[in-house]
Amino acid sequence: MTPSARVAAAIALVADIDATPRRPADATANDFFRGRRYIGSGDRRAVAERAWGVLRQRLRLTWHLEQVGLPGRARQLVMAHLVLVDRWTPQGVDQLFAGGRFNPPPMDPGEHQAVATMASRKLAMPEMPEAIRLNLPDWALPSFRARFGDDLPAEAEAMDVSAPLDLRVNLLRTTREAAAAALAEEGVLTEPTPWSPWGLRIADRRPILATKAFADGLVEIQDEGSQLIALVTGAKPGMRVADYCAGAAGKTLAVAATMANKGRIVACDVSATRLEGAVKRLRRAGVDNAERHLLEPGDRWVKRRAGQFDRVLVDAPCTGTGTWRRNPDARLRTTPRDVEELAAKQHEILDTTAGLVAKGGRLIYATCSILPEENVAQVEGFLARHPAFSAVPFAQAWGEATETPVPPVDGPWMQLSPHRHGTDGFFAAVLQRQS
Ligand SMILES: C[S@@+](CC[C@H](N)C(=O)[O-])C[C@H]1O[C@@H](n2cnc3c(N)ncnc32)[C@H](O)[C@@H]1O
Repeated sequence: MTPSARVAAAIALVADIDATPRRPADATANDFFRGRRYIGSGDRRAVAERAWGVLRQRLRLTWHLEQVGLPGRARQLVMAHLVLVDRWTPQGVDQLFAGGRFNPPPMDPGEHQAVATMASRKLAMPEMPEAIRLNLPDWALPSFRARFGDDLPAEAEAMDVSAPLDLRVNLLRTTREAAAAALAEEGVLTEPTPWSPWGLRIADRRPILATKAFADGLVEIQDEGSQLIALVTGAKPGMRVADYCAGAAGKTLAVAATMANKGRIVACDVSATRLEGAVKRLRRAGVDNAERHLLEPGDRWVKRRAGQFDRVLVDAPCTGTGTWRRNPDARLRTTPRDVEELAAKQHEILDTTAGLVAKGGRLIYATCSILPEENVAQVEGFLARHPAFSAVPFAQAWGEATETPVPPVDGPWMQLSPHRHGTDGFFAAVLQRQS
């Protein structure tokens, strides 16, 4: 593809994403490329990168387009991205909008003028409203400020950069050193992640799913922060564990490894499709102490298992505000109503799962959210409603699980963030049933 044709394809992809605003952008992108199999892998990456760049900076790009009197549609957003993010010159942009069968139609005089004006400006401008300057939706600013305080600008900036690719080494099959060596033999260079004792970070963007190391179950893709949730769960060989919101078993796999395949782990979820996705992964990883349970309305499973688990992990459904560097479209799709609905669901799940925990056992509540309403407020509410539980400080839970240095946090909770820890934004609270 020529550079112009790539720009035309990026405009078409952004327009498709905009046509289904409630659908995750990667699902729309998969359909887009499936319908255009003639686009090779290099071109596909370039087109997707431009579209993702637009999504990531959309709030600021839209502000700039308003200033120069252009609509914030796909074509104009891509123009603005070219000059404001990639710093193309107006002449260069003019050449890209070349017209003809495969290229975007030529710019009109208004667009020419607007592109020239934007080329003289910076992406983040002092006169922008604060939320836009920080690239945050308006509604989220107070919660982000409450969470990060003076670190907000640095954290917001770290959320603008795309996330690295982290792997979790499967200790049921290998060691971190051996997995790194196996990957290096296949040309994939990695370095140990700073906090997780099982983590490897990929230095370049090599496709990992095609490697033998992945097919053999030596590694799984998992952000370092997610690995740390499994770590503070503190599951040991022989324990009975419930992974209550297991999805496709991302954390079940990690927890099963800490249990050395001994004891029992039940992966529960309300989604049959997600639980189905766990089957292949559990097999590939060599996990044989896990069973799956589909939670259905009126299910008596929770009542029958009352007080039976040493560890109950609640990796709760949440806004995913901690993953905005990975899913930039979510930053535009999430609404205050979502926060309210999810907080109500988290409250309900916490109250339900409290009953599963054995005396002396622990409930681990985790989210990939930044918002205090889904995290600290949720846990404080739970502790007030359930006096039989008390908080285990993060540093203690960490020290019981590993000898490696503990990541710095303020207060008793595990609160991770892109700027401070290089992970997505995560929260975890370890709550012990005393009686
Ligand atoms: C954050 S995701 C879990 C991700 C998973 N633990 C992993 O590591 O890959 C939250 C999960 O909660 C599930 N869920 C939503 N409502 C639920 C409920 N009421 N009870 C149990 N699971 C629920 C969703 O289907 C989703 O799979």
